[in-house]
Amino acid sequence: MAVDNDGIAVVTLQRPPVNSLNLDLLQAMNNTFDDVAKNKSKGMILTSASPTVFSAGLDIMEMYKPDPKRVETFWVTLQDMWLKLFGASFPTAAAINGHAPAGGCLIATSCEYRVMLSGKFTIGLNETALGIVAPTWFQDSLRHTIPTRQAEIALTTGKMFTVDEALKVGLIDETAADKAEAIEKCKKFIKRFDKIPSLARGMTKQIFRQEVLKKLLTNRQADTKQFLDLVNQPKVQQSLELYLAMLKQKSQK
Ligand SMILES: CC/C=C\C/C=C\CCC/C=C/CC(=O)SCCNC(=O)CCNC(=O)[C@H](O)C(C)(C)COP(=O)(O)OP(=O)(O)OC[C@H]1O[C@@H](n2cnc3c(N)ncnc32)[C@H](O)[C@@H]1OP(=O)(O)O
Repeated sequence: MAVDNDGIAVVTLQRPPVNSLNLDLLQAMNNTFDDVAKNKSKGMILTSASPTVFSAGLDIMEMYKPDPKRVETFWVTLQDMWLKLFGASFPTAAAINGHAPAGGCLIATSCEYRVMLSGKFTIGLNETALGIVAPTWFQDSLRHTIPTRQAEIALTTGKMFTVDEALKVGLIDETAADKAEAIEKCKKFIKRFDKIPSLARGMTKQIFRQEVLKKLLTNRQADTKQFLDLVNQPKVQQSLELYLAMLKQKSQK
């Protein structure tokens, strides 16, 4: 992860080849978010070092034949990442310079503003298409971004939106021709708060988001148990094996 700082922290996800979210990356993100808060940055922009993938979502290897202690730590660290990002008092934006499926879409929808590169990229919560259920807080992040009816249809169909579709439904706020332009547009969004007192801004954001945050905070243990029960089911392990094989086959073509 690289952080440039000119008052606005630009945090670049850098875990080749596809920025899949494993335990190490999630821990690094959490440390970085804490640093951004401590350094009193004006705001934070999340982007990717890959020219084609913002993030491929959760690292499936963390869930396939998992070590019991590690997979639990993995999930709790993912919850922490979401609580820190969705609940950040500083302004957040995502310069989405590539595909953003599942956990990649979760990161983007946890930010306050999204700029995505025009091109053949897709974004969405595709869990149902994989035969799994997007956790409540994944669903809440989408519902917080696009109208409820569109969110329900997107979640139940596992829809991956093209850039044009994402713009039309409000899943992204703007498009950009390249990464530099996407970052500039995100900076412009964050600079809109230059004349707004930061305490009032931060508290307003937290009040606006508190219901959704509270849901996970009060249900953390149950959420973790639900994930662990699911991930340890033989049928889920079988699906993960097939999905991994499919991804491998596709990447070797
Ligand atoms: C599936 C989980 C099931 C059950 C768990 C139980 C339930 C609770 C969990 C609920 C929440 C889940 C949220 C998630 O985020 S799950 C992950 C969903 N992600 C995806 O479906 C994306 C999969 N990847 C892709 O579609 C493409 O890789 C992508 C479009 C992002 C990029 O395509 P590109 O052509 O550029 O790269 P590839 O050649 O496909 O991939 C390169 C190598 O990376 C490996 N890869 C890709 N994605 C993942 C991943 N998410 N985890 C681990 N590894 C991944 C891919 O296999 C290639 O590997 P090699 O063959 O090079 O070794």
